Amino acid sequence: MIKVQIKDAERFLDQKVSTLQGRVEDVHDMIRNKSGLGNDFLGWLDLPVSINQEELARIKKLKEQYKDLDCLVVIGIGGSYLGAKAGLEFLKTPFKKSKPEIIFAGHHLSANYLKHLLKYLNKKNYAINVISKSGTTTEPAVAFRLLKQHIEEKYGIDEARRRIFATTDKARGSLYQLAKNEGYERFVIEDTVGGRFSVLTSVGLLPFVFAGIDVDGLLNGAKDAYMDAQTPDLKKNQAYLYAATRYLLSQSGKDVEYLVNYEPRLTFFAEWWKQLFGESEGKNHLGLLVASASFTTDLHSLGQQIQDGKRIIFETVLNVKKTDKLTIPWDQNNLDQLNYIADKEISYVNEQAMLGTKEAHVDGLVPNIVITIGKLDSYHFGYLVYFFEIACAMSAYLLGVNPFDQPGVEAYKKNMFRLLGKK
Ligand SMILES: O=P(O)(O)OC[C@H]1O[C@](O)(CO)[C@@H](O)[C@@H]1O
Repeated sequence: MIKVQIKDAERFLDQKVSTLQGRVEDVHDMIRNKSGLGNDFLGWLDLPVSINQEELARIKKLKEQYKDLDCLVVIGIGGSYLGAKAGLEFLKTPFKKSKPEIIFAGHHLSANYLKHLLKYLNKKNYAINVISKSGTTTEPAVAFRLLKQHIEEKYGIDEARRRIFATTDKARGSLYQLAKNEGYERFVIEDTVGGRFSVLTSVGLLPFVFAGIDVDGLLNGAKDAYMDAQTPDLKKNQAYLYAATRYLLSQSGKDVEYLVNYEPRLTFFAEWWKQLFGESEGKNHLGLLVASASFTTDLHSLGQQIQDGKRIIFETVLNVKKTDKLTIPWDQNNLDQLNYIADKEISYVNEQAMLGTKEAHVDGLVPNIVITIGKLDSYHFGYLVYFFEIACAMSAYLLGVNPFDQPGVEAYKKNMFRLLGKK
């Protein structure tokens, strides 16, 4: 389960968060009745209780069929990449090599990265999962063209075709067409599920299954978050409580929300979260600027600015209750002067760092929302995914924007295509 604490945020507001209850109820109804802006894209809403079991079974079968792979190359960008990457980082044991190794590509246009990836794959037994909802995104398309050629040369056309799995639209787009022509194993991203809301579809599930993640646990977490979000009551619905609090903070002059963690495994979760909220709310010249920080690391770089720079920031701290047990050893000489914390657990020291930082930042007029989760396991990953998705829908609707489109992304693409001479 998770807990949202707003007392160190609410004290900076002129009004109690509970005063938004009426509006929250209206938006809740709007989401449920599918009557708000972008309502065609609410297919993710019931995903935790309507997982495509046929696809999940096919994914598990594929994994069984290719159990000796060294690597699975997952090609995708944005919502077709960040959820899987965030999940793998959230759940990985540091320094433990996974088999197959999950390698991501197509999330940038670095020749350096791609060249070395191709070289690396020369000696690896590998397969490809190419993911693109539109099927036309340049970055994954470029990476896939290179990798398709590589895998065909390595295994021959027929075996290559068996080793390429495509996750895309069910009836449209160039990836769909290519996958159909070549006879690749296909998985569907429904029209009603936007990229950044797609992690609980085959977009996330295929990489998760191949990585050996406990997908049932993950889906149980998402399901519990789904059940907990059935009520609009701010006293019970923690996701709405978070959404309403960040909305009021934005209305009270805060422009930047930092998602803060004290566990490096959460760093990529913040990247997923940034796309979710940034692409959903950053439109019509509105929306909080979303940023992230990994503490205590970034306290030694960004800490100064957060404490003492422009007073436009608030923090949402992701606090993990249970971590590994490891105590700081006693040292006879004590030259590093650490004996005052000898025999203490490192997690205890980390917790005191968190409490001390919160106190300092709140004293420095940086409001804090704290979201506490039990531990870094698949259940909590699944829970947080749905928690933030439903919070994002609530938050964007409170702000008055369509949470589900991203018209602004086209501007750079248009210029790039013009510069590249695309007809
Ligand atoms: O899955 P696709 O269609 O390749 O899109 C990838 C990402 O690119 C965007 O469409 C923006 O261009 C995101 O919304 C999306 O998550």
